[in-house]
Amino acid sequence: MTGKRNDYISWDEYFMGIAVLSSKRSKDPNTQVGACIVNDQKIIVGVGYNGFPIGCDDDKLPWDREGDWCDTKYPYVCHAELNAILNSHGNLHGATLYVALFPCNECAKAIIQSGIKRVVYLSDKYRDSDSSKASRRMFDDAGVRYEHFESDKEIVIKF
Ligand SMILES: Nc1ccn([C@H]2C[C@H](O)[C@@H](COP(=O)(O)O)O2)c(=O)n1
Ligand SMILES: [Zn+2]
Repeated sequence: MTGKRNDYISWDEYFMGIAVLSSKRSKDPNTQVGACIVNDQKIIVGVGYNGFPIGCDDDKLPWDREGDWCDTKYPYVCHAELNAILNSHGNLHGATLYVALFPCNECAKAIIQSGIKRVVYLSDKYRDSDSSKASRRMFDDAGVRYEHFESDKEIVIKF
């Protein structure tokens, strides 16, 4: 056989694959989200997943979705996108964010302010929420492109 193989994964599949792999670190029992930021040189400059802040014991804080707000996970959890931005190094201007779930309005603000210009997302399961509507509105105003990830590939990792 001569020549290079041609069933290699695309850049988008590669970086979304890393976002999905990162989500496997999440301890959230309901929704696991991973994110991967890539600069214009196709270099990964930040990764993250949703979880509680450093030093906050994830066996002690609640993982509930309902009940008194302070007894749910929502006030405590750091979203994958925010963690990827906070973990990043170097300039994010013009960067692309790959994320397993469309960003909420709070992360949308951080994405815009950090200079990220393109968002590629896998799931949009909260598409009709006010938060998603606000994110789209801000992305449109700020000139951040967002696109649904499309692929027919299946990537299996077995250790
Ligand atoms: N774009 C997003 C949206 C949500 N998250 C995190 C926040 C929670 O840990 C979880 C959502 O929980 P659910 O309401 O679906 O039980 O996902 C994120 O990291 N990025
Ligand atoms: Zn968020």
